[in-house]
Amino acid sequence: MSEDATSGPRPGKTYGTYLRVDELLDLQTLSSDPPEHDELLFITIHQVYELWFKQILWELDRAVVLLGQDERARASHTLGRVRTIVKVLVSQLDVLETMTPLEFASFRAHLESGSGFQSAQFREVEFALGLKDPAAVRRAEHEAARERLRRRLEAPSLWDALLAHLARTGHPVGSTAPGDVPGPATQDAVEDMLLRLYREDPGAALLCEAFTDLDEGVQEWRYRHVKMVERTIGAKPGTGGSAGAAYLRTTIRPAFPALWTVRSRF
Ligand code: HEM
Ligand SMILES: N[C@@H](CC(=O)c1ccccc1NC=O)C(=O)O
Repeated sequence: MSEDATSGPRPGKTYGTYLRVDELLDLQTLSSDPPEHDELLFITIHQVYELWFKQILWELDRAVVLLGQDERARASHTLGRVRTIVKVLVSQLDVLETMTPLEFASFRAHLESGSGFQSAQFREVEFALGLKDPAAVRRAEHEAARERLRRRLEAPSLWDALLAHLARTGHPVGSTAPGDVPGPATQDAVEDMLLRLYREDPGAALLCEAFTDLDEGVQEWRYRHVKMVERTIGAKPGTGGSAGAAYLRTTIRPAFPALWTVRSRF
């Protein structure tokens, strides 16, 4: 090395200025005062989640572009990366589960009506996949978030991009009967297309398996979140105004249902 590591700071870009570490470490402000020891873990975990949500949205948008260019292998690769991030998100729950119900109760009141329910980026991820509930736009906490959700409500989802790519590459979704009014593809017609595709086009089938991997990963997260909620607050209602675990159980459903239902027909 030409530079002596002990010669003091060098001008220009450094670890801290490149990654903006000082700003990052300024963002963990506890609501409890005097500070409750366990609140820092709760904030850290959630902030890390939001950073990964940002990365997931970045990658999902890329996957839509790649599918639009019929770059099937690269789209699969990108979805594999998202799937791996989701695995990290699931395993992060282990850290939060080291918090006992009493430790959580020590600062829960400070959360007031705040809830994961209000995570705009989580809803954006759902919209990007194709799980679009227009009511989520109205519920977002501020206008910038509503605007982002409105944009994604109207933009083609990852699922739309898959169907368009498959249609261009020999797998159109046919109408169920002659004279059918054109409209969104019915689940039956999509299943028929997938059934043929899995038998006839192994390359396209692998892409569909990458979609299935991702969908399974998101459902794994939802399931583990429910278990964490049950062990932490039992059957109490949530701070967001829902029934809590009972509500969350109803959200464990696939984003790409046809990829699951078709399996009964092989
Ligand atoms: C001790 C830890 C946690 C508890 C007790 C908890 C509890 C809850 C409850 C009860 C709900 C239902 C909505 C409501 O508040 O009424 C909810 C929703 C939600 N939580 Fe958590 N949560 C915890 C950790 C997390 C973490 C680490 C994340 C990661 C971002 C998260 C993200 C979400 C999301 C996205 C929803 C909305 C789910 C949906 O509507 O499909 N939660 N949580
Ligand atoms: N909904 C949780 C509170 C909670 O977990 C939370 C509160 C504020 C910000 C994020 C949260 N995480 C997930 O819902 C509860 O009812 O205790």
